[in-house]
Amino acid sequence: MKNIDLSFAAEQSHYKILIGEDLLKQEIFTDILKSDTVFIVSNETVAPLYLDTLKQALSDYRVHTYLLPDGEKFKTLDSWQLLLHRMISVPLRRNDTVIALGGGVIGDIAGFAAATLNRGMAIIQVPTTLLSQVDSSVGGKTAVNHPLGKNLIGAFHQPSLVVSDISTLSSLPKREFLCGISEIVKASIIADNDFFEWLGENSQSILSLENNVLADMIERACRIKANIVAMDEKEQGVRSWLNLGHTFGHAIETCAGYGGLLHGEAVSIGMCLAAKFSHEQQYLSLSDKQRILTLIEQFGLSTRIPAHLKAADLVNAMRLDKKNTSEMLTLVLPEKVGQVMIDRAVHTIEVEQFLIKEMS
Ligand SMILES: NC(=O)c1ccc[n+]([C@@H]2O[C@H](COP(=O)([O-])OP(=O)(O)OC[C@H]3O[C@@H](n4cnc5c(N)ncnc54)[C@H](O)[C@@H]3O)[C@@H](O)[C@H]2O)c1
Ligand SMILES: O=C(O)C(=O)C[C@@H](O)[C@H](O)[C@H](O)COP(=O)(O)O
Ligand SMILES: [Zn+2]
Repeated sequence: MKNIDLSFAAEQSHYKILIGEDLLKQEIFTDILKSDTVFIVSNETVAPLYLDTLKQALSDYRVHTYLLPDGEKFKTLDSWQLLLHRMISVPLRRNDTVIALGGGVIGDIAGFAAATLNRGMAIIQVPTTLLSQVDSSVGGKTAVNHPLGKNLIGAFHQPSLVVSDISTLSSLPKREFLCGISEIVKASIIADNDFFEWLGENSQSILSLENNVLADMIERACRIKANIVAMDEKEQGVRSWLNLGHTFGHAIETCAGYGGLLHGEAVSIGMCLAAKFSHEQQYLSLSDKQRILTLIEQFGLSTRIPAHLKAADLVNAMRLDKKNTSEMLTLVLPEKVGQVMIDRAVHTIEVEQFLIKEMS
């Protein structure tokens, strides 16, 4: 299989996204490191699987490591602070490099630590989940959660390199793999009707982890994300498209308790809700609403809001969403497969009534 060498290029940042098999075994880091010291952040699940391989590729460097406990519930300010203490005690200097080895949780916390220590240090993202390979490792959003809202505390901090070794996906549980599919379906709905069709046609090969198909899929999703972020790195406009399904989804994650539902699961439920709401507002045709719901079901992704959640609580969580620019809610809504719009004037009461109906 060929290795894919994609570039992210925006006004202020520029980096490679390498996608391929057994990349962790190769010496691909040396050109990018600016000192003899690296600091690897990982977790207790991923480290036993891949840390030694990564360390071997860095055998000419001083390697420090810090392992976080596993899970979304540890994506907190406390974890960030403990991580910073460890980095300072090394001590890490500004020209040293942080490496995030793991899924989106590790990438987001390590990224936020790299953004803040010494007012900014280089970070290399080495994503090991499908979700992090197609979404969180690219684009520079870093954050931790607050009890009242997802990713409320964070910074934009682009990586200097992304290394997506698709061999790591062989150890990923199916439930986590499907979370990645959720963000991939999202990318196709936002920007690429042909890719959406391709996903439907190739679902069997994708679910049976055929490496060539996976590599093509990861590349296409990364290109969509990289193109959108390059137009609007700090989310002043079109980058919000990438939040399709997330206004509902983040509220579901917050109300369910972080980790009660996985991010990708909340996003697929959120996309179903966005499609249905958009159809009710007459932005989306019945047939495209149906196509979206059918692809989500075809992959066996989550579609229903957990029954114990309350519409009023979800709307309260949505009020804190970072996209809002007034008392009204901002929603990203599909207009057709391959195109979304941003509605900045959605009444909370309308959303609450919609959710009550959906949950009855
Ligand atoms: N920064 C962004 O742009 C962005 C984009 C999307 C999602 N996110 C964030 O990413 C997080 C979700 O990321 P995620 O889905 O990767 O979850 P995750 O980081 O929690 O990883 C999922 C699980 O898989 C395990 N794991 C990781 N790699 C593995 C491997 N190769 N084999 C076996 N197990 C492995 C992890 O330990 C964890 O238990 C959320 O916090 C979400 O908010 C951020
Ligand atoms: O990169 C983006 O922009 C996204 O919105 C990608 C999302 O999949 C991701 O979950 C992101 O972390 C959400 O950002 P937030 O600003 O809503 O916290
Ligand atoms: Zn997401």
